[in-house]
Amino acid sequence: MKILVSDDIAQEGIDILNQEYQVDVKTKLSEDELVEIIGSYDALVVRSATKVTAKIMENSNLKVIGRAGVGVDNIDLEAATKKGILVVNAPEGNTTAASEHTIALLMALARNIPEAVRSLKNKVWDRKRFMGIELNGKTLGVVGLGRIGREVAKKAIGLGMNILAYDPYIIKQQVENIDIKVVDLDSVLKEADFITFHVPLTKSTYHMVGEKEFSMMKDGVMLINCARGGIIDEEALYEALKSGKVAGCALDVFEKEPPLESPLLDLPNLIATPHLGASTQEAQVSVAVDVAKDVIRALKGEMVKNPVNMVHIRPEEYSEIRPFVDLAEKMGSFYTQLRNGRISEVEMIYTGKIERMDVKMITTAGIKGILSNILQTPANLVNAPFLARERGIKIIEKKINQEQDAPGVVTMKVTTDKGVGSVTGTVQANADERIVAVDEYKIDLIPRGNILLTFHRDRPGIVGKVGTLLGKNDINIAYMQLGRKSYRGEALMALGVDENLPDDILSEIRKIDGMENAVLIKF
Ligand SMILES: NC(=O)c1ccc[n+]([C@@H]2O[C@H](COP(=O)([O-])OP(=O)(O)OC[C@H]3O[C@@H](n4cnc5c(N)ncnc54)[C@H](O)[C@@H]3O)[C@@H](O)[C@H]2O)c1
Ligand SMILES: O=C(O)CC[C@@H](O)C(=O)O
Repeated sequence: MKILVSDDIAQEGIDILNQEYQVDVKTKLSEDELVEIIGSYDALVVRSATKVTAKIMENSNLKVIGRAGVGVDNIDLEAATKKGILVVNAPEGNTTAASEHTIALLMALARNIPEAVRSLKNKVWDRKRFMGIELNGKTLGVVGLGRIGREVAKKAIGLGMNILAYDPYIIKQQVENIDIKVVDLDSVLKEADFITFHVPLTKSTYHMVGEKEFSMMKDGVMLINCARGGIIDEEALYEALKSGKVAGCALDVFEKEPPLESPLLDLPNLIATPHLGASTQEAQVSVAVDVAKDVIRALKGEMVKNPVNMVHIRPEEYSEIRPFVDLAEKMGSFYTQLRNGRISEVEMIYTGKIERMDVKMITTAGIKGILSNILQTPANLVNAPFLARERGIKIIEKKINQEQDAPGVVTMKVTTDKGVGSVTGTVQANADERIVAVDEYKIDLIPRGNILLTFHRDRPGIVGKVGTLLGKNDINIAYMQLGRKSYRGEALMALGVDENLPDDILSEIRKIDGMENAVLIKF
């Protein structure tokens, strides 16, 4: 396995990667240069400088892209997901650094520090021009109450500020121990003396502050954006700073980085740093180490800690869920080897102890199993929901409440243009996977090796004829299971066979009188 590191990350992260795999560090590559070399790598590790485009991913064999930091707006997530490339990030390591930088910018704004420094270095002793304002008692608007927003709020409370915050997605418990008032965006805009932004750049946050929002703000408001360029409309900001409506603004991030052509840089009431929010030694070591560990986990097929485009399971739950993930994938594969038809819906029904867990990954594994037999594109836990959606397959998850310790049972009900069928499985002690029903037939199959399934009429002689045919062709039967709907009615037989079953023998089995269908399932 080979890993390409295409931005500067801390050596501590590279050392971790190097202990397991070959690592090449090649920075400042153009898109075309990356396209040219990416084919020989299994993993790519970036910070924010490398733009990981669909073109770069298109002909790559990448299994994972690691982002040493929080924001993944430099990675085309849709293209990665479509291609089944797992994206992981390191969201925790730079929270302190970014929140401290925000507070530094807040103070620099309030006390005119950059301009005062510049003036004195130009040998001018001007104390009148740089009269500041105090933070104590002022209102800070915090837009986005995630990791960094909350940390900024706590630090600002320590400075005696009152906090008004806006985050429509916040969970109450996350902020109940912080002395802040959560309000709507308009209230933040109208009432705050300072406003700081800590949201990701998304369709809903792009230009969330423009001409209209500036007009709602207090005269002389001060703004800080240490999150992402594009959240504040830079043209409107230029006008608001020029007119004095906004007395001062501190930007660490810009719509286009580096912003060397931006007229904003010429304004004296604009403070700017070159995307330094995460640039502390501590944060850089932390994010590089975190992302390196996750990239290795991904390459080894282990559960990662910080997936961006795949469902996340807490490590404590993963060991319990894992056997069901494997089982569901086999059930999906079992189903599409057994039946065909245009699938319109897959319903995953959970009962017993599994019902109390986060089953999203099990559902995704079931879909992966289903798609693995019908699509050219290899399905995995990253792209399976996307591929299913693309094919118009509706996925339903249902949990049925049962007594506390009933064994976990998963039923996969598949609707196609040819009807509805199902397969049911469970996991016994020691992670022993079993398929326990196909449609209404109760069976007990270990999903392993080759299994011959026959659908036939329950009548004397059929089982013997199949056995004789297999014996004549030197095919050993490992075990046999029988199920029937009624006496002499429709029946199912499952035979575990030790050898492969050639197509001509399968055709002969299908010709046996009373036989409706015979299918070889391979695991
Ligand atoms: N300047 C830097 O170097 C630097 C360093 C680290 C992080 N960042 C950036 O800081 C931002 C915050 O990072 P984080 O780690 O706190 O992320 P986070 O995911 O923990 O928090 C983001 C918060 O924004 C909220 N949010 C999303 N859409 C919103 C909307 N439309 N309106 C209001 N709130 C909304 C979410 O509910 C969430 O609580 C990100 O943009 C990240 O890329 C910048
Ligand atoms: O890599 C950096 O220095 C910036 C990282 C920061 O913007 C982030 O989103 O984590």
